[in-house]
Amino acid sequence: MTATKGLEGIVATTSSISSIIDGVLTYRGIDIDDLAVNASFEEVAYLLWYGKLPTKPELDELLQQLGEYAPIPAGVLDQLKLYPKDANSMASLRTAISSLALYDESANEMSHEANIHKAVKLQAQLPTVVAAFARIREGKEPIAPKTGVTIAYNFLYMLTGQEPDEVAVKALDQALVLHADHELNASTFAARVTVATLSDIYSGVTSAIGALKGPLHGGANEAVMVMLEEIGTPANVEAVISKKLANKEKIMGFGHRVYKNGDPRAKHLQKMSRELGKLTDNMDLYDMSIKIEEIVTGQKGLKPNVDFYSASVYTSLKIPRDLFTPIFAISRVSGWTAHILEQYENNRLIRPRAEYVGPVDQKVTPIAQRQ
Ligand SMILES: CC(=O)SCCNC(=O)CCNC(=O)[C@H](O)C(C)(C)COP(=O)(O)OP(=O)(O)OC[C@H]1O[C@@H](n2cnc3c(N)ncnc32)[C@H](O)[C@@H]1OP(=O)(O)O
Ligand SMILES: O=C([O-])CC(=O)C(=O)O
Repeated sequence: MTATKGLEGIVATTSSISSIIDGVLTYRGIDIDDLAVNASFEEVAYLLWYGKLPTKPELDELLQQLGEYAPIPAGVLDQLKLYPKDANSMASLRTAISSLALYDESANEMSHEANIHKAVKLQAQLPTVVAAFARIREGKEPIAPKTGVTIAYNFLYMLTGQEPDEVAVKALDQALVLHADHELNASTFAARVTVATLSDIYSGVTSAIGALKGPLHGGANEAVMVMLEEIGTPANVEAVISKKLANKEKIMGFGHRVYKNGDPRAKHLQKMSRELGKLTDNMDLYDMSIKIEEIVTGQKGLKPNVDFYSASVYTSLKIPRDLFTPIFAISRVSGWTAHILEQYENNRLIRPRAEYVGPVDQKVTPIAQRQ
């Protein structure tokens, strides 16, 4: 038995949800470039769960369900008020989503109908949890979700209490489409491993949030913003990035386990970053990002991934830095739950082996003689 570090190149499951073939990403066989410009996030979530794009009545029904399920239980809101004001946003989200299960009587029901209902409910409630957390820590009252609006609209509304403008809603909606699913990424794998024990969907999503939090995965979007803030202005890019590269530091938002010739999602976010920069009359973040890309791609051959330009996009939308990864979760919960449903449909316990490299033939030394 020989281990493959990080399971690189190991095909661990079959799936018919999303594919990455020759650098092209598809959801249910539809190119992400097509979906990014021609589908809303709700249409994409439906596509991931049900395997086809919704008809107009099906989409209307989903929007209605999402609105109906969006309020979160009072017990979860009360808990959010008890979290420390400086609590980590992803740790708070992980805890709150785990606690949603305590208020769902169907949490442990395992029929497909019960699980798809819970998938839609989790999708509806996750944005409400993130927005409530963001307001409560600032000493503000959470804002109840609206019905009859999209998730992008509702999230921005619940965050600020103001009707969001059309450009912001469209940008966030497109970002959600781009982040919705990505084959067997680390958080989706974590979700599938968890539910393959026949544990419940809330446990699967809680595991996934824990995995997404790390800076090598979803946490990279926040880390990109930390780097942009450290750089401060386009004139400083060359000095800061060259120093980081010379010190062999990783440049956040670059590189990918699967894409070696570039992440197809990054160009859409780059375009959005430029457009929002122009609209807000502040091109600094975009200009810095472009310069970083020139240097990192030029010197290391590494291309930006989905997390790189999303940092400047979300900042232009006036979203606080530590909500970037929770927003990733707002989108990816559609993919996680689709994978969880697929895992249940054709389940087998996921239990690989480890190559043992520790000592052998050891004996118990009496405690008094141990050093
Ligand atoms: C949504 C997402 O999860 S997208 C990924 C988000 N994560 C990031 O942006 C964090 C920065 N990037 C990385 O850490 C990596 O590129 C990963 C984790 C995404 C992929 O990792 P792996 O496939 O395991 O590549 P690994 O980390 O082994 O890197 C291979 C080589 O490229 C280098 N490298 C990879 N990414 C970077 C980077 N961002 N900056 C500098 N060097 C890098 C490594 O140092 C390593 O060099 P070495 O062979 O000289 O030691
Ligand atoms: O697939 C991966 O390894 C990471 C990624 O890009 C994603 O989850 O969107």
